[in-house]
Amino acid sequence: MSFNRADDLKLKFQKTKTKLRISSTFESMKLKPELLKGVYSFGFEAPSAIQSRAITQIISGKDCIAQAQSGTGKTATFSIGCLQVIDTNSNDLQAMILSPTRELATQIATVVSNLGDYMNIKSMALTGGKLVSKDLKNLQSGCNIISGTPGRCLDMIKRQVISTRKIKMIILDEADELLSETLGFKKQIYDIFAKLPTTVQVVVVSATMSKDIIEITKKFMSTDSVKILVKQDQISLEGIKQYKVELGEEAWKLDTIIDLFQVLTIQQCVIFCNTKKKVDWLSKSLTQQDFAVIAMHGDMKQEERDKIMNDFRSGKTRIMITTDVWARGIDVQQVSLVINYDLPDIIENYIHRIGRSGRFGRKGEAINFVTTQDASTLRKIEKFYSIKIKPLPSV
Ligand SMILES: Nc1ncnc2c1ncn2[C@@H]1O[C@H](COP(=O)(O)OP(=O)(O)OP(=O)(O)O)[C@@H](O)[C@H]1O
Repeated sequence: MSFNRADDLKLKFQKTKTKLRISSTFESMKLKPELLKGVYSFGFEAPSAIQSRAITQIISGKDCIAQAQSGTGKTATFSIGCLQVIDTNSNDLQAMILSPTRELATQIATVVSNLGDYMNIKSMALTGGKLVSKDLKNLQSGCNIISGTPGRCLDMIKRQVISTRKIKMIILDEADELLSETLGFKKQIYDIFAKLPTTVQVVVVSATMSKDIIEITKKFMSTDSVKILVKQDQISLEGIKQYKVELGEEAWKLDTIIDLFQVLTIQQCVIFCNTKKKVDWLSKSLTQQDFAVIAMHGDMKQEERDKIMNDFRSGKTRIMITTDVWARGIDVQQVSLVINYDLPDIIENYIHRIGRSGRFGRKGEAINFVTTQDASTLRKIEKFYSIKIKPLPSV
């Protein structure tokens, strides 16, 4: 494995109020033996920087804000923390993990179930786009941990299909997206909070965390919450090489991507467009040129989305064209290249998009198409993350 743990541990976090304990091994976290076995069976040998800082804080019961670069193991951080505090002798729902997309919620449910493989844990995904009747059936036998999207979880709470009385922990993954004003999740999240015990422990996680978002969290987090935050100029991972291709006009992008495909050797690649319409158009245009590409966006039926995800995860397909539905959290280790066919509208999503490559210390590359009109957006991105995006060397 190419993960450079030394580099990861060097990553700088902002100073915390009280000095944080850093656990350099999973053993030193005093995990339940069956959980520790699950961690090792999953292939983890040693904790990453965020894991060595945040897991024990979560276990201690404190409210936590945990920020760390993309692909550095935040999912396992909160999953291990959560699994450690669950009482598996009970059938009660004790933890709820919320995330913004169905695919991410499902992926997290799989991680929880794998890490908890030796624990007799009852966990499930609860997401939109699936039959409610199926959820009802699955919930009948009890569930300790739910990983879901806010809409479906709230719906199930309102129908009183799930009881929130015994929930001790709520985790907001991609919290800045869940709490943003532009997307529709914020109200649903507040409605869910209103149904939770007042003693609930809150864990908030993301690679990007603005001051505004931290301010919002004060509404539902304790005043002495632990904040593990990354310095703004450390958010962009050095292992992901970032390039730009300057094009005069939009119309040149298609030929440019075709040229790139002819010269680059790609393991797996994700291409981001800003609209569903453009995803469909680009996928059609590249298919007509005999490139084997697949496309995914929010207007597709869930069954179709599931099949596309499975094919991509298994490596059956190698080039994914998509929207920001894929920007956050999705973990496919073989993705070595991200192309921003369009620069993102939301500045935070730049870091999330390029973070689909270079997972856990692997090498990754990001290529940004920049039209004359986009020049100022690119400058904003560079300034925001203190980076310099170089022109792609001619290949
Ligand atoms: N301690 C570890 N040792 C080895 N691999 C690990 C470890 N922790 C996590 N990983 C692997 O690293 C990859 C990235 O982890 P994960 O998806 O949790 O990152 P993340 O920080 O949540 O990313 P994102 O910001 O994109 O949501 C996964 O494939 C995961 O299995």
